[in-house]
Amino acid sequence: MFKLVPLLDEQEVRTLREIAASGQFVDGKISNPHSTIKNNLQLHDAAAYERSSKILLDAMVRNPDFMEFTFPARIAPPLLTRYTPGMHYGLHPDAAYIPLSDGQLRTDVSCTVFINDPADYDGGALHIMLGNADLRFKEAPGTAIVYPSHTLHEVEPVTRGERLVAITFIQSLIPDLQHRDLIYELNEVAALEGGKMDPANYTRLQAVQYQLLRMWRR
Ligand SMILES: O=C(O)CCC(=O)C(=O)O
Ligand SMILES: [Fe+2]
Repeated sequence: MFKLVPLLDEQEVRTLREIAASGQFVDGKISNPHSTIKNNLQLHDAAAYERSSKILLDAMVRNPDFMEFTFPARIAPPLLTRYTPGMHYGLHPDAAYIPLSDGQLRTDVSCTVFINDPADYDGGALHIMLGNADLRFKEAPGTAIVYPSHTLHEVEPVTRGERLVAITFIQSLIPDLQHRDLIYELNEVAALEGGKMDPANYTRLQAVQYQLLRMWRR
C-alpha cells in the first residue's frame, strides 16, 4: 500500500540541491492552471529539469524495492518542487491521467522524494488519508514515499524554512492495487523463504506466482 524506499545517496542529494539552488522555479499552477489548492513552486528550466529527472529516474530504475513494489510500466520525469513559508497543497486525489510528451500516463502510484532535511522546515508534512487513519510523512533526505494515487493527500502548510522534494507518478503494469499488493507480498515471501523450502513445493509456489502475473499484469 505504502512504502518508504531509501532511494538516493548523499552525492545525488547534494547534486539535486545544487540544481534546485541554481534553477528557475515558477508558480506550480503552471501545470494546474485551474487549481485553487495548489500553492507551491516548481522547477521550470529545461536543462535543470533534464539533469534532475535523469538522476531521479536512474535511481528509481536501479532500486529493487522501488521496482518490485510499483511494477512500473512508465514513470513520469520527476519534478523538483519547493514550498516556502505559507505554501501548501490542499487535500486532493491525483488526476487519473497526466499528459506527457509521449502520451498520457495513468497515475497508479504517486511518489515524493524528500531532498532537504526535515529539520530545515516546520510544517510541510505529506499527509495521506487511509480510510479513517491519518498518516504523515516528513522523511530524511534521499528517502522516497510511494503511495496509491487515488488516496486523498495534502502537503500541510510550511511555516518555517523550505521544503524541497521531487514528485513523480507511475503507471503500473499491475494497475489494481489489491493485485499489486498481493503479488508484491507473495514475491517477497517467496524470495525470503524459497531457499528453505522443499524444492518441489517451491516449484509449486513459483507456478502460482507466474500464473498470477499472467492474470493481472497488463
Ligand atoms: O509534495 C508532495 O509531497 C506531494 C505533492 C502532490 O500531492 C502532487 O503534486 O500531486
Ligand atoms: Fe498529489
